[in-house]
Amino acid sequence: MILTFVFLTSLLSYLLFAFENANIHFETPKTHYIPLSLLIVSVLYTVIFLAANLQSNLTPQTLWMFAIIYYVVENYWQQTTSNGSGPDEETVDQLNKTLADQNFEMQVTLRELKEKNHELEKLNTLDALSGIHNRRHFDKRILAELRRSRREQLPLSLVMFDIDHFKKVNDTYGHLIGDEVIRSVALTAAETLQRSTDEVFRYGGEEFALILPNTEKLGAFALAEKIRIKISQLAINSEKGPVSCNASFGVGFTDATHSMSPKDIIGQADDALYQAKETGRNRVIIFNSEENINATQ
Ligand SMILES: Nc1nc2c(ncn2[C@@H]2O[C@H](COP(=O)(O)OP(=O)(O)OP(=O)(O)O)[C@@H](O)[C@H]2O)c(=O)[nH]1
Repeated sequence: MILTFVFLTSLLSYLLFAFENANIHFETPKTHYIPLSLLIVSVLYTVIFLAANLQSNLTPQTLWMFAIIYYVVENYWQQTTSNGSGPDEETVDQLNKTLADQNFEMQVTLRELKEKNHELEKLNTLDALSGIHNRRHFDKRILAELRRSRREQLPLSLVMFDIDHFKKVNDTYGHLIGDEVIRSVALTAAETLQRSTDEVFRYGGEEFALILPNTEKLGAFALAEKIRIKISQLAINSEKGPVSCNASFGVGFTDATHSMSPKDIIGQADDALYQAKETGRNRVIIFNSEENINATQ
């Protein structure tokens, strides 16, 4: 009879654990499955014992005495192993799940934040009107390219160019057409660049810059000349008829034999641009060089 009792209790506990593993959850925590089974079987046994007037060594009194002893020992054991204060297995499982969920949500938010940050950084480098890179980005790139030129002993050219008599365009056709001219000039320059390493920037107002890594001054001159001709062929639509424009260019450069700062090379290109304006506009001038080739109008 005792063996039958132990067998039934074990069977019931096993079934409760099996349900749990099959993902059928009960309100009762897992640690209470064995005591619960013991209680159920004990009650059933007592009812059957009394109802059927069974003759057995295992009387309900003995059974309940063992059950109480079991509860006391079990309780003591639980308290000792969990140090009397820690959360039970069920609570730990729940906490782990909540933590994993929150961690996942945090990862998603972090990824979205990174993407937004990347977009913002990209927007920060662009000029809102023309869509090409802005002055802030130019300042970073010229410094980086000068350092690279020196490190790798490669030439570097910087071209500064400025739309001629732009004030007159604004005054004659209005600022909206002026803006359109700036956009068209920027697009023309961007489309004419040949190497992926070449970059065009809006330096400010109606002034632009080209950074041309690994490019000798004559190469820079040839590219500037191409852009100059294309700009002079533009015809921007306006209510008062097509608007044409010209631009003047100055080329600064370094052959990397000695160190040059952004201020030095910008100064060179600016000087050459000033010469281009002074000597009639719509032309390309190389800084302080014997080969100053003046493009004619
Ligand atoms: N529409 C428009 N005009 C601008 C913008 N930025 C600067 N300008 C104008 O560009 C004009 C530049 O005039 P100036 O510096 O005298 O130069 P310029 O008339 O081109 O004369 P040169 O450079 O000597 O040939 C000014 O009238 C500015 O207001 C812009 O984003 N949009």
